[in-house]
Amino acid sequence: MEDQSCSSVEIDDFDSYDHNSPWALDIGGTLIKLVYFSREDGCLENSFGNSVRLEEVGLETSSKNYPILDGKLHFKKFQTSKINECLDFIESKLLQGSCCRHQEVSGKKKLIIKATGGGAYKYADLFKEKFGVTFDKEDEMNSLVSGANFLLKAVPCEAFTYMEGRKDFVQINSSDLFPYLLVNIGSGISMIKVVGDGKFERVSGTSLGGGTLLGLGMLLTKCQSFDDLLEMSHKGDNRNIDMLVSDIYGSDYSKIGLSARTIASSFGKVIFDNKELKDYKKEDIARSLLRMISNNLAQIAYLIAMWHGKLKRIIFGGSFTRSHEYIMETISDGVEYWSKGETKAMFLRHEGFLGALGAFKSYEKHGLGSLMGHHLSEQSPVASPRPQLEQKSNGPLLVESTDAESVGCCILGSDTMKRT
Ligand SMILES: Nc1ncnc2c1ncn2[C@@H]1O[C@H](COP(=O)(O)OP(=O)(O)O)[C@@H](O)[C@H]1O
Ligand SMILES: CC(C)(COP(=O)(O)O)[C@@H](O)C(=O)NCCC(=O)O
Repeated sequence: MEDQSCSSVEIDDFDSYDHNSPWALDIGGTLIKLVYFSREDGCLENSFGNSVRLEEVGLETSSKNYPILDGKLHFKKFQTSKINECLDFIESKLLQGSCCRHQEVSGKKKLIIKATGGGAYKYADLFKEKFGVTFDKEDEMNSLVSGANFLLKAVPCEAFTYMEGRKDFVQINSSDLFPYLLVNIGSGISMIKVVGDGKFERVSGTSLGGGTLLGLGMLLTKCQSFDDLLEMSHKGDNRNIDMLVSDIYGSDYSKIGLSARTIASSFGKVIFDNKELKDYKKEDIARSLLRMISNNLAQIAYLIAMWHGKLKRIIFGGSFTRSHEYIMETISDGVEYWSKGETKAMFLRHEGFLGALGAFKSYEKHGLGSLMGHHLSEQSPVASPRPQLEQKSNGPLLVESTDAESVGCCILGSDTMKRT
């Protein structure tokens, strides 16, 4: 048992903590996702690293006498198996006085972090013992949906399709967003039919998810990490492992719509090879595994979307895709193939942070104010990705599109924060 007493952080002056520095954690089976807000006084950075006054982008520093807290929303990931790295990071921020918010509970000030995912339950005592931090738990499915809805409504250049090596951004009109199927590919996979804000049903799930790819990959290729596995898969050829229709028919089977190149049986070629694991190229195994898991989940997602009211939009979240082109391409091809071109897979730039963002958003319930942001990509002639508008949106665009590690944003104060 780890001795936590020597590394606990002393918090002498709760009032010195900025109660507007909210943090949220999503502690999953494989990864911990952290979203936190840092203030940047009076100005924020646009996509190109220039400082921009809030007034320049049409936002008053004080709107209707409510404060606007401008700054950045940061996104960080840690391995759940290396939770100490996450604890160290939080500790360093606590020491700087820039982590957590305090909340008055029965006359006492408590340090609170919003937390979701299984680890919000499993590790609650660890955080309490180490830092005196209390997890304010948010339901995982609710958080995923809230995070996805927020990104889809507020962040331009967030959703995109990926086909034939082309990424096309899609700006979905808020009034035309629902219903959609959210497929969260984490360690396992949850499929959620979303019909409105806070209105959803987890309609299905499968244990053949990201954890399966990584677990099998580690066993079969001895890769050390997910990145290793992806790297290997780039160089591999699954046809050395998978049995194709042409391997069985000698040609295509066009009568039932199967091309010669279609995988008839994942890993099926191995049966006749009479080889040992070491005789296969690990790159080929990685490629074959990646196709197997991605094809399978694309097919299940499509069937579930059809089963639950012919949902036209299937949006894939979770850290699995990691904007990895081959994964997205395979999922897109799967959805295209099974839907006979009627449905397109959609992906999100902040795909892994839906749960953490949703938990973060839930601070709004406690009067923190609304998370907003600024769309600053118009500021430079250097084009940031332009959304392919399904329908032009009229309202203010809310969140700056930048890299995936941080986005400029602001928190628009609520009644409880009203200036006098
Ligand atoms: N750096 C990484 N380390 C481990 N797995 C990763 C990494 N990046 C992406 N993945 C993939 O994403 C999955 C975890 O996705 P995530 O949405 O974070 O799920 P969870 O909430 O269960 O941790 C892993 O199982 C793996 O397939
Ligand atoms: C249990 C979970 C919700 C946990 O979420 P995760 O940490 O995998 O993101 C998820 O792994 C899941 O939905 N698994 C599939 C279980 C099933 O429906 O068979």
